[in-house]
Amino acid sequence: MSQRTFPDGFLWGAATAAHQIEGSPMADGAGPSIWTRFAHTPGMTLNGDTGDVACDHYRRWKDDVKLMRELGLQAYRFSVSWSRIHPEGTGRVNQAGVDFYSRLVDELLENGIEPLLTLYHWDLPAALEDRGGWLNRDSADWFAEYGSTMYRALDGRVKKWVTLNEPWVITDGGYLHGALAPGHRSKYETPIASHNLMRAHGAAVKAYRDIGKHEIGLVVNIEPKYPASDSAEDTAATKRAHAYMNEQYLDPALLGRYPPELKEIFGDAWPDWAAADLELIRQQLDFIGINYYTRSVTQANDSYPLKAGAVRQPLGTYTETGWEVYPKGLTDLLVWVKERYGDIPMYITENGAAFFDPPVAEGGRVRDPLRMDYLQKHIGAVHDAIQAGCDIRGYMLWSLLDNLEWSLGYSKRFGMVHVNYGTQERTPKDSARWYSKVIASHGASL
Ligand SMILES: OC[C@@H]1[C@@H](O)[C@H](O)[C@@H](O)c2[nH]c(CCc3ccccc3)c[n+]21
Repeated sequence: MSQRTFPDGFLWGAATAAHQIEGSPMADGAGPSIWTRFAHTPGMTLNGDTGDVACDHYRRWKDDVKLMRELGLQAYRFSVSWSRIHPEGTGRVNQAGVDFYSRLVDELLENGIEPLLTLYHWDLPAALEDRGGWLNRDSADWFAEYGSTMYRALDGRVKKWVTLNEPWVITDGGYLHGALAPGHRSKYETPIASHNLMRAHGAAVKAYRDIGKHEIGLVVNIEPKYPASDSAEDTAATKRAHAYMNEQYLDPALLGRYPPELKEIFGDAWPDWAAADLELIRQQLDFIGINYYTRSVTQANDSYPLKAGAVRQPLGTYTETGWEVYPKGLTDLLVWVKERYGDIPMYITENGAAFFDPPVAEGGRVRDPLRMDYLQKHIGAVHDAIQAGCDIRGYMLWSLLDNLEWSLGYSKRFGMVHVNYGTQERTPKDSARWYSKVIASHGASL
């Protein structure tokens, strides 16, 4: 591969999320989240795995920052657990919770690592779920209040904020198919939760403009949808799938409208939303975060309610989570974002893969060539998008550590650093050593 040069200031980092790495979910006055509740509900997660310990990051945070520095990370994307800050979701502030993240941010800055803070990465306070959660229109105010608490505490030191991580997964997983907390299965609830999540995003951005002085954005998981054939059915199915995942959140956030296909998909379950709601949702953003993992070759089927689904590619390479390795999809997707929404700055806020990693060998090596290959090709795809004119400001590898993969428990390892969950020992994999060189050469060694 010819030498690739990335823009000056391009930020190289890694990403995690609170519930997946911290453990100690109820420590120091924190309240339970819907994931504490969900994981402790029999049958909801593989092997009954919970976030009670995870990577014990709540206690090992200082050593983990030291590890990030040793790897040469320039940035670290993490999320704040809302119920550590507001144990009941609103009102009373648990200062010990704020202090944990304040100390983490100070340690990152002292080690020359820029924090990117995600306010919501799926762990709603259980107390708010008991008040209707994202089905309650008051959730926009709850979220703006929580965001304001964090802006006041950290905005001088945190300069890149994210409101929501992946509203599509929160609703498709948590309200339509029930695989994720809060485990609902309702075509009627799904659009309401989606809409309130986006109202909450808008309210939190509005609150930031009154308090914060830096940058705030939204993180979405999007994937390019390619028709399995040129039949009318597959073409229409691909259009539906594209609208449902890729346009459903970026269109209201950036264009102030929903794609028309959503009415077709949800039918009588799609409300006529008030114009004032769309005005709240559409707030000026400083960047968009893109979480990319795979593409979808899409065909018409009888799935509910989308009537579209992915077709496995016979010659494709697949990860442990069943996702096709398709780097060109990332380039295509970034160019699509630029063409549809204009020159908004973008970060790759997640990209990575779970492969079956061997155990830690003698001398502390973990050989993960498939992950290195995946990362090299996808970082190359980012560069191709930059060459095509996309304003991409950084790349956050998912993930720093092996961690709790939600309902799949600890069965999938996405980390560039291996975690022995019995001893909590961290061991950088070959991919971490490789990534360190990519960062040190600013991409030239790719
Ligand atoms: O699955 C790997 C990671 C999760 O560990 C992150 O918490 C989450 O932000 C995230 N999003 C995606 C892509 C969307 C997706 C998530 C879960 C299941 C299927 C697709 C992959 N990942």
